[in-house]
Amino acid sequence: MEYALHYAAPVVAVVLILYSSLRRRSAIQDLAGPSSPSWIFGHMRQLLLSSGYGAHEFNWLNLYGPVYALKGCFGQDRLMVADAVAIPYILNSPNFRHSSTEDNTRNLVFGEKNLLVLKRSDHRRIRSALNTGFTAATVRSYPAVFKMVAEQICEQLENFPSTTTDVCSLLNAATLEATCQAILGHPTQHLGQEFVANNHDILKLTASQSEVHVLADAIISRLPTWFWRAAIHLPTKPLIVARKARSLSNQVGGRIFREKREATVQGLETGSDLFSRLANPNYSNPLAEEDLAPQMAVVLVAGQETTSNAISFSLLELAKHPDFQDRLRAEIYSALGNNTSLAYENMPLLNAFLREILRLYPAVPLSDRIVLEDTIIPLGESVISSKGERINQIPVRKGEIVTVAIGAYQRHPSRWGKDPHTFNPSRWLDGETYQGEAVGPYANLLTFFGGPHICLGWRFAVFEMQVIICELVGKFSFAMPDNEPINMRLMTALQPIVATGERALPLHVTRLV
Ligand code: HEM
Repeated sequence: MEYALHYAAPVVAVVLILYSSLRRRSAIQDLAGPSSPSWIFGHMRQLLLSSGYGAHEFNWLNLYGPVYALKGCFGQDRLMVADAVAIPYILNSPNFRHSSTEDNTRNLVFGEKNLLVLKRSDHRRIRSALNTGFTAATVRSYPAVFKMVAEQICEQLENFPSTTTDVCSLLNAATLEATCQAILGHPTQHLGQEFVANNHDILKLTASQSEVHVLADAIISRLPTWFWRAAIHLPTKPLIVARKARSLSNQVGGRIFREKREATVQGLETGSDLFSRLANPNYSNPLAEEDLAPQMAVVLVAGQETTSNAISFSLLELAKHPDFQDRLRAEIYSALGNNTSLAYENMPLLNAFLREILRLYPAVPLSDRIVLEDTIIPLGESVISSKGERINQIPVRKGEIVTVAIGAYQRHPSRWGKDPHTFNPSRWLDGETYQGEAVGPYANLLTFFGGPHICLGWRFAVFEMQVIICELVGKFSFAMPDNEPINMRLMTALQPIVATGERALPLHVTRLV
């Protein structure tokens, strides 16, 4: 045995040395970036777990520019990209896809036919059918729904006069209600108590982040898909909730589909909501039950927390800036005049405000992509490598991880002026923002991403925010609570948190008229 080892050890050593010298060095290693504080966590604790989101990341952006190298867990090389040319390239190129953890989680919760994970022609077919509920013309028909939901929020706020109210939970329920009414043509109640309770459980699960989660993600991302298929059967709390979500999504989506189809077959009035249209076999672009049912939960979940957090951050900034709140209220009253409805597109302050909120608080400020084929990422802005060379493009290798840093892109001084971290809606009115080639579907922002999976509901979200904010600000004033610092933290989405780390936004709310 000793004799064999004596000869084998040098052979193994030579093989390893040859392997590492023949293996091409990753171009990511040539980029500048902060030194890694830990082999186990790399920079992931600073990136994902700092008490205020961006505490380290926005500093790295200033130090290294919009493209730099980070370490992930267990020494993994990661490329951080906040460059305005590189991000759209990555989001649109078939050489990148969502990280396997993201796709696998979405499969677990929504099933394998959900829009978020479908690819190419399957994705295009379902997306183009669903899109009929989200065109500019269709979305313009939703104000009655949004107004009704806003009035429900107002009624609830009336019950908490001048006390400190957590607006997050009210808004979460409201945005779910808006999507249910507009897209399914039913109130949330119609989905059944079990679905609503499971929706709460999913929100609770996604409202936590810890070192254990970060490590678990790093390990799980290296596991094969067959492991995920087997994992769904494990009896742990998160998997039980995911399993239930998946089966409820199909059950409830399927039930609603069949109710609507049955009603059409019997010649009954079904309404003009998206599900009624797509379940109608005589419609120009109908979908079968197995295609439409899994999309119900995707659309509901995609539109719920994203929009409710954006409205929460809106109220937070209004509470922090009472002068701006007064000016916005004056614009609402003046636009309202003797009318009963508002022409939202003609309200400059309101729209500058929404843009500023969606710039500072993108729901998904970081999104990992895995490189499918060796490719070269073009840069809009050159960066200096660790060897002092100027670089205009970065070659990346199959299997490497690229993080699309939307939050940092939206705070990069070259696009947003000298005060990119400051809440300053006037930048949208003074022409201080970048006026060149458009990036993203709305206001040169990437909050709604880009590429084939660009947010389907962005017009819906913007209109919903316009209606709800005008209703709330017209009737109530919002002020900061005493001694309750509010921060933002990245859980699954960017959320407002209180000192205990819990998702909440306690505000003083006072009825005005
Ligand atoms: C401020 C509010 C919103 C934000 C910031 C937002 C953001 C996003 C982002 C970043 C994605 C891409 C996800 C990815 O590729 O990983 C996405 C996709 C999606 N969003 Fe939104 N969203 C918002 C509101 C809505 C609303 C109100 C709806 C529907 C009622 C909706 C429906 C969808 C759907 C269905 C997708 C999947 C599209 C696809 O995979 O083709 N979103 N959204």
